[in-house]
Amino acid sequence: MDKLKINGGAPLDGEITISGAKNAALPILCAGLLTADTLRLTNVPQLRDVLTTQKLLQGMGVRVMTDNVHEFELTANQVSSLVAPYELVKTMRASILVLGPTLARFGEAQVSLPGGCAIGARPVDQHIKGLQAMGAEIVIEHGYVKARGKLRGARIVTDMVTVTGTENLMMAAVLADGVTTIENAAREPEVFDLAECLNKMGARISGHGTDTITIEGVKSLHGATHAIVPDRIETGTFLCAAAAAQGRVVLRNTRAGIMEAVLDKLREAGAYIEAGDDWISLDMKRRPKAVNLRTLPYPAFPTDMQAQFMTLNTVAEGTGVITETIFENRFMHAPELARMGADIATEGNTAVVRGVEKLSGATVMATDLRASASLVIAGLVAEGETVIDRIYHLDRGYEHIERKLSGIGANIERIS
Ligand SMILES: CC(=O)N[C@H]1[C@@H](OP(=O)(O)OP(=O)(O)OC[C@H]2O[C@@H](n3ccc(=O)[nH]c3=O)[C@H](O)[C@@H]2O)O[C@H](CO)[C@@H](O)[C@@H]1O
Ligand SMILES: C=C(OP(=O)(O)O)C(=O)O
Repeated sequence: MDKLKINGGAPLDGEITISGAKNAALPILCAGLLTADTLRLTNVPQLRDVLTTQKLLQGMGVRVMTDNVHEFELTANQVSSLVAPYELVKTMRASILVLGPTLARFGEAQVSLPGGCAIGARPVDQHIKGLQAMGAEIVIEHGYVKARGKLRGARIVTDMVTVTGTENLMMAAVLADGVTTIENAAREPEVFDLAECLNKMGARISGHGTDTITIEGVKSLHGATHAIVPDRIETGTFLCAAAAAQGRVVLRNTRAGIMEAVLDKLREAGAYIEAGDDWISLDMKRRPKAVNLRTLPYPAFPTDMQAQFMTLNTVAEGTGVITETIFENRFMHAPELARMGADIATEGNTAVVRGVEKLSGATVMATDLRASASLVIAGLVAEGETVIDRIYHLDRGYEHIERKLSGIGANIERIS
C-alpha cells in the first residue's frame, strides 16, 4: 500500500495548476445518464473517485471515452442495468447520485445504500423523501434503495441543507412532469455547476446558487459540452500549506469568487492574498495567527477545509477554536496531529487548538480524505520525516498531490 514520505521544513515557493472539482465532477458524470446523446466534459480531475464513477456508469451500460485523461465523453444510449451495486457504492458515497437521474429517465433504479463512513452517519433520507414527494415508490430491501414510478413536479423543503440531496433531486426533477421547487437548497458552487451543465443539456433550472431552486421538467435532454468548475477545496488546501510553511504560492486555473470564507480566514491568519480572474496568490511573511472558525453550508466556511485549518492553527501564534457543525465525527486528524506534537483538546464538536512553535515528524495514519490533507500540511512544516499511511483516501480527491507540492519545493515522495 502506498505511503507518502515528507521531509519537513523545505521552503515553499512556486506555481500550481488546480484541477477540476471532485465534488462537481462526480454529480456531472452521473448527469450523463439523463440523455441518450453524448455529454462531453473537460477539466475532469484525474482521481480515484472519478475512476470509480466511470466503472459504475460503464457497469450500467454507459459508453465512456477518455482520449485525454481530463476529457470525458459519456453516451448513455444503451443503458443495460439500472443497478448501482454495493461493491462500488461502498467505496464511494457519491454513487448515490445515480439514483435521481436513473429513476427520472428509466422510471426505475436500484442503488445500494452507502451506509455510514469515517466522518459520520451520512443518511440519505432527504433524497428518499424528496423523490417520494415527486411520486416515486421507494422500498429499502437487502441494503438497496429500490425506486420506481413516473416522476411529477413537487414542492420539496429539505430538513437541512444537503449538497448531494439537492443534486439528486435536481437531476430527478429535470425530466419530471411539471414544476419542482427545492427549498432550503444547497448553494455550493458545485451544485451551481451541475445546474449550469444540466441547462446546457436542455434543462430548465433557475434559482441555482440561491436557497430556492425551480426546475421546470422537460421531455428529454440532449448532449452538451461542459468544463468542470475548479476545485475550491484543492485550492484552499494548497493555500493552507503555503500559509503554514510561511511560503508563497500562485494557483492557476482557479477562482477566488467561490471561496471567500476561506480567503478571509487566511487573511485573518496573516496571509497576503491577491487574485485575478483565474488565479490566486498567497504570500505569508510571518508565523500564522490562530483563527476561530465554524463549518456551515456555503457560502460560510466549508467542512472540507476544517482539517487543513486545524493544522494551520497547530503551528500558529495563539489559540484557535474550531466548531464542526456538518459531520459528527470529523476530528479524526486531531489525535494524529497530536502524535506530531500538536496541542489539541476536543470536546463534542469543538476543538481548541493551542499553537506550538514546532511540530515534529512522525508516522501517522490518514483516516479520511481531508484528514489526509491536514497530515500532509503538518508533514511539510514539521521537523524531520513524516510518513503518512493509508493515502488511498488522498487519491480519492487530490490529483497527484505529491507532484504538485514537489513543484513548489516540498520534499515529498510516494513510497510503496
Ligand atoms: C452542507 C455541507 O456542507 N455538505 C457537505 C457534505 O456534502 P454531502 O452531500 O456529502 O452531505 P450533505 O450535504 O448531504 O449532508 C449535510 C448534513 O446533512 C445530513 N443529511 C444529509 C442528507 C440526508 O438525506 N440526511 C441527512 O441527515 C448529513 O448527515 C450531514 O450532517 O459533505 C461533502 C464532503 O465532505 C462536502 O463537500 C459538503 O460541503
Ligand atoms: C468527504 C468528502 O467526500 P465524499 O463525500 O466523497 O466522502 C470530501 O470531499 O471531503
